[in-house]
Amino acid sequence: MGSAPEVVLLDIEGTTTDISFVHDVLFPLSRRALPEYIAEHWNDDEVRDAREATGASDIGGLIEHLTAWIDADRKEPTLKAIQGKIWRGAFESGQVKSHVYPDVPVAFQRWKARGIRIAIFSSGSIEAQELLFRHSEQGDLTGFLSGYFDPTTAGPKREVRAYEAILRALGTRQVAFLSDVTAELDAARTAGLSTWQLLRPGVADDAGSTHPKVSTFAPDELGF
Ligand SMILES: CSCCC(=O)C(=O)COP(=O)(O)O
Ligand SMILES: [Mg+2]
Repeated sequence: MGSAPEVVLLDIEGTTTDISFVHDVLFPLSRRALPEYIAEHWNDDEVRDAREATGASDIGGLIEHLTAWIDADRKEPTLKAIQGKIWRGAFESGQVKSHVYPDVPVAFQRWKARGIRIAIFSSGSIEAQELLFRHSEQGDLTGFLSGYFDPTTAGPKREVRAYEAILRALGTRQVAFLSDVTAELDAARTAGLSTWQLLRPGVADDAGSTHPKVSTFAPDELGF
């Protein structure tokens, strides 16, 4: 049982949302749409940044490079920015609704009622994060969220400096971070955040992790 934090900071994939939704729905969607998107947006900022990051000089080379990154689940900010742009059309047209575990909106209401702020820290771009919570199977959840962070704005999720930057931006040190990934939780704990590790269904327990483990956001597990 933990005491109530001022802010709950949440990872997405494996924490609020089933990993399979990200890997089996969102990633294939971006993989399929990538060639047309790159060809049509060759001179846009996001594609220019990706050209620089990959060193690709032609359309085919860039598509090949970014496709390999998607297949390897590389959390490269330039790829994430392009994926966010691609997913916008799918979410806004109603083609896709995001998966969010049922205990998540229930916890959002409980935390909001207690004055606890809720923020997101994901490798997905801030644009993609906002889309995911606006177009969820459980309705528009963005009204519960007061901050979004990604590696472009904060730093890499496995580095302590990212959590230090987030603490500065939030203006408090009373922050609980919930994630499924031990390396992210280790970095957050070193920065001074309290940590909880999500063990969602079908995910193997990391025996080497020393973070308290929960299977849902229920108050009898988290204590807040
Ligand atoms: C709408 S965010 C899409 C998810 C994504 O692209 C991703 O890489 C998730 O990473 P996380 O840091 O949330 O595990
Ligand atoms: Mg995760």
